[in-house]
Amino acid sequence: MKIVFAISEVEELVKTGGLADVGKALPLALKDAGEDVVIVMPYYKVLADSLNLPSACETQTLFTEYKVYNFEVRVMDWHGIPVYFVDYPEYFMREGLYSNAYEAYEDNGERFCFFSGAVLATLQAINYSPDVIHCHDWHTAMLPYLTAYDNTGFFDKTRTVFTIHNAAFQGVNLLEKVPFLRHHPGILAQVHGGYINMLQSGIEFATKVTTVSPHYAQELLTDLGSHGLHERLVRRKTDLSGILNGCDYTQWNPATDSFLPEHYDVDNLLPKQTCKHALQEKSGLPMNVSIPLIGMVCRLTEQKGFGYILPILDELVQHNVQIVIVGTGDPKMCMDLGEFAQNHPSQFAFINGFSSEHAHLVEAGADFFLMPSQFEPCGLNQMYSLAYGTIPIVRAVGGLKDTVVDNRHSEDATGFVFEQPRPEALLACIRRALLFYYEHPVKFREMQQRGMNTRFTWERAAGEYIKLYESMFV
Ligand SMILES: Nc1ncnc2c1ncn2[C@@H]1O[C@H](COP(=O)(O)OP(=O)(O)O[C@H]2O[C@H](CO)[C@@H](O)[C@H](O)[C@H]2O)[C@@H](O)[C@H]1O
Repeated sequence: MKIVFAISEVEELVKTGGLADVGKALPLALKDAGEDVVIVMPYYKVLADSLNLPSACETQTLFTEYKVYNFEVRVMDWHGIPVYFVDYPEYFMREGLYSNAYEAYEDNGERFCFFSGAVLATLQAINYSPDVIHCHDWHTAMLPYLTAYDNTGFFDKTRTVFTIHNAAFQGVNLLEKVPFLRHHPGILAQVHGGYINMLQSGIEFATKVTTVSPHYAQELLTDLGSHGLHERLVRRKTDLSGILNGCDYTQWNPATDSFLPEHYDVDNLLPKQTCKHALQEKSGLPMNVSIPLIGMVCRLTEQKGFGYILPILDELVQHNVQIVIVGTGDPKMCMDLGEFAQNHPSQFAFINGFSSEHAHLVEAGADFFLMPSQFEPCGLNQMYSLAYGTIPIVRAVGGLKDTVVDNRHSEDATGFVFEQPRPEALLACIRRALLFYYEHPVKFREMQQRGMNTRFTWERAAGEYIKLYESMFV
């Protein structure tokens, strides 16, 4: 099948979070399974500054009543997949992808609605008539709508899949602020109180709607879990499914990881201690291999559970434990974490930056990985942790529930899980984990090994997506 990935981030090219991990791994797995895949994404400043790509076709033009958009289409071959870039400097030659520091760009709705329209124009310009356009998150959520309203005949056979990676970001914009869509023939039916909700439109118009874990698919049918979108999702229930993300074991493998000072595997975990030393050194913590070390790498937002973490930090450091948090995001959280690190330099380190090297070192050097998320559509770091013998401490939500087995309930436990969305529940869970570390070193080692032997492959996920694509043509 001919499949187009319309996506905002692809790891190796540009990344701010987990969307990029999927943007790399899934197209590659689909290609390996024999599908014909093409990626279309914006030509962001970081790309324009580092790549000098040729045009794939003549300058393209899109018209609306308010504006004429002239843009270039750039192309590169990336691991055997053609990647087409929409080069429109007015919208994409900016320092951040979606924001300047932490302030979202006011015209994000317009930028990405234009991008979605430009995807369709690009496909026609390069004469690539897809079976499936696979859209991801709010950035490309208007594509199913735009495809349905396309009147060129070029996409008559095309089906659309819309994957929700995070229902909290919905792309809600005043229609007035989106000149690209203001006079689009069907747009008024999409407007409520003057606003369009891009995610809502994706849910309504896509042939199939997916999300990134089975459990999150169930949560999306509830008011709380869907961030208010449940009624729409319940209406599309028969077309909604959850396909668990995978772990890219070519990139996340402690036996080959080039960021690590020493390599290890399930049969020889000893060099993990060298990684722990390296992590402690790099984070400015005392180099002590016997003290349990809890790591965390994430965007700093409420989603990741800081509402549970911050209130318990004082009590947590009463224990013999070290904590390293690597992250960027909410300025207030950065300040709180930075202050706490200053006051507890021998136990708590906060690295305020986006660093793949540090992220890999945390996965390898920590004993536990913390992911007490408020909600978590899938989560990738808990899978990376399992692969590195680093025991996840997670809340029982979304994909975390699908991937980590709690030690209270099973001989096959791979981690520590808590349910209640409260700081005390997190604290009790961490205490349970620390006790286990100190009192059951043999069982702790067995739990690490069980995690390392667990496999969440992209090959499996790609197989499920292919079945879904095929189901749209029967
Ligand atoms: N400061 C930093 N330095 C280096 N690397 C950093 C970093 N901060 C984050 N990362 C990396 O970004 C990725 C984050 O992935 P997640 O799936 O955990 O979260 P995210 O919420 O962004 O993704 C959303 O989409 C994904 C993909 O579907 C879902 O799994 C998830 O639940 C959903 O919220 C990981 O590769 C992580 O290592």
